Amino acid sequence: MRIALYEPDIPQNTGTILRLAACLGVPVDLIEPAGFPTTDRAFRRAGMDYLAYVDLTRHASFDAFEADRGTRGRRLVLLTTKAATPYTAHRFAPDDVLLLGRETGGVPERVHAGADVRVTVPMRPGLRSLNVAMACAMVAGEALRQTGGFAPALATADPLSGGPEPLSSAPVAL
Ligand SMILES: C[S@@+](CC[C@H](N)C(=O)[O-])C[C@H]1O[C@@H](n2cnc3c(N)ncnc32)[C@H](O)[C@@H]1O
Repeated sequence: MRIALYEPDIPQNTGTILRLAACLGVPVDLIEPAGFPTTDRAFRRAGMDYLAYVDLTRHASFDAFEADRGTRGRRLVLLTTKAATPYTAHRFAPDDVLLLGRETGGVPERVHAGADVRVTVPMRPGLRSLNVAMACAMVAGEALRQTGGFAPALATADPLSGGPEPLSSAPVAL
C-alpha cells in the first residue's frame, strides 16, 4: 500500500501524515506543487526526526504521478467526502494507492473521475470533512488490517522472547 498526497497546502498535516507513514512503513507519493517548501518549520516540527524514515517519492505534477503509477499497474483509491462507498466496505489490495486531496479544495473533477475507486469515511450530515491526516490514518489502518500489512507487534514478533521489553522510565522524544 502507498499514500499519495495531492498538492498538499498545510505543512502540519503533511508532516503528520509523513510521520504516520514512517511509523507504519508505508511509502508516500507527494504530488507537487505543494503549498510550502520542505524546509517549512511547521512541516519539520510535525514530521520531526521521523521524516528521515519515510520512503518518499516526489512527482512534479499529477500527470507525472499517473505515468509512474500506470507503469506499475497500481489501483488508485481516492478518499473523498463525495463518494457513496464507506471505506470499510471496500476490499483493499496490498498495492493500492490511497490518494488524499488538498486541504482547501480536495481534487479536481478529472482526478476524481479518473480514480479507480472512491471511498468515504461516513460522517454526520451537515458537517464538511475530516482533517486530511485523520482521514488518512483511518483508511490506511483499515487497508493495512485487511491486507495484513501492519508491522508485527512487539509482543508477537518472537514467541520465545517472553513478550516486549519493559518500558523504560527514562524520558523519550515523542
Ligand atoms: C479537508 S478535506 C478537503 C475538503 C474539500 N472541501 C473537498 O471537497 O474535498 C482534505 C481531504 O481529506 C480527505 N477527507 C476528509 N474527510 C473525508 C471523509 N469523510 N472521507 C474521505 N476522505 C476525507 C479527502 O481526501 C479530502 O480531499
